[in-house]
Amino acid sequence: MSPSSLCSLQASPPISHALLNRHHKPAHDSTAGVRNRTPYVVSSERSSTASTRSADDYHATLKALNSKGRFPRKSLGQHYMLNADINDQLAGAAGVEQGDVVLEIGPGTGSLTNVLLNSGAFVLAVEKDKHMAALVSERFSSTGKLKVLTEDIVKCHVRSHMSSLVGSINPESRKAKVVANIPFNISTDVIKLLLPMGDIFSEVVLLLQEETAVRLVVSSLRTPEYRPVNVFVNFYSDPEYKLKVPRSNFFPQPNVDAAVVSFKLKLPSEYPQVSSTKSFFSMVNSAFNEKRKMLRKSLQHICTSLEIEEALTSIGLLATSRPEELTLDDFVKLHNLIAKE
Ligand SMILES: C[S@@+](CC[C@H](N)C(=O)[O-])C[C@H]1O[C@@H](n2cnc3c(N)ncnc32)[C@H](O)[C@@H]1O
Repeated sequence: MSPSSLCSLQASPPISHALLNRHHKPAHDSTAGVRNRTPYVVSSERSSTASTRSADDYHATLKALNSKGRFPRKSLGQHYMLNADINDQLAGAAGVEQGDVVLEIGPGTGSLTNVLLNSGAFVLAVEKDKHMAALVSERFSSTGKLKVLTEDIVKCHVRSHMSSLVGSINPESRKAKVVANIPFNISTDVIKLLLPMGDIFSEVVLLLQEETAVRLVVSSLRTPEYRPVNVFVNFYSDPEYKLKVPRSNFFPQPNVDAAVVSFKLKLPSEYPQVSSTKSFFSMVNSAFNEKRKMLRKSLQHICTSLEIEEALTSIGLLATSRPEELTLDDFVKLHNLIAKE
């Protein structure tokens, strides 16, 4: 499916009237009365809409940041979402409902957290910036349904935090979900961390840089974009490109557009059968290391060229195949024929 054929959500600068008229008033929100130290100035044009704006629009985001004297930090990818419709779409893509346990990465000022809590979920939020962690904790302290960890998600023991939470919050073991607007620079790390957790999460819905979203989900065989990460994503999940999110929806505006992607995680029993995932992904990486090389050359460290040619032809492929010509299924079959334990 081409991303150009998919719908996109626009917020015409600064924010569309349709949005301003939404009256998205959260049930639990204690930021309304925060003191304004004004490192940012709210323009008169924007403030004229004050009576109709939604809770997490431009004004509320500035107010929340000002209350802690914070400026968005580029190094932490702090581009805050100003469009409540997109937060609704993120939660909707994961089917978040009453009783769910949701992992949110980087809650920031809490605009998405607000939507998740209002959907009835318990939220575990992992935020690297201690100031934002404090802000979001205070904002939703009255709900009793938010736990904030001031940690780097990449170094976080997600599995142990989630296992205790899913067990204690929902003993019927409904699986948890991930819904997050993450900094673009940690996308690959987050995907590598979370997709193999199909025993814990049923859905991972992320707002990613659009280019990354296309590369992960739409890249197909025989294209220069096809990479080991595509084999990885398809090994652990069924990915879907949901919608494009233009850069005008963020504050501060990034230099690139974004997109919502959902990864429906496979259960461990549904993963392709390989003797060892480590040796499987090591073979896939070696195959792509020298992409223009035929597999019978690039995989010679595993077995002889002749054995590789025989394996390829026995699964219906040309003996001269290159990595970009193999599907996930082809790689699995090839691995199972040539990998030595
Ligand atoms: C793109 S902003 C999104 C904020 C908020 N969720 C929103 O939609 O407005 C990314 C957030 O992730 C946080 N962050 C950055 N790096 C992180 C990391 N390694 N682990 C956890 N949080 C991180 C930032 O401090 C920031 O709050």
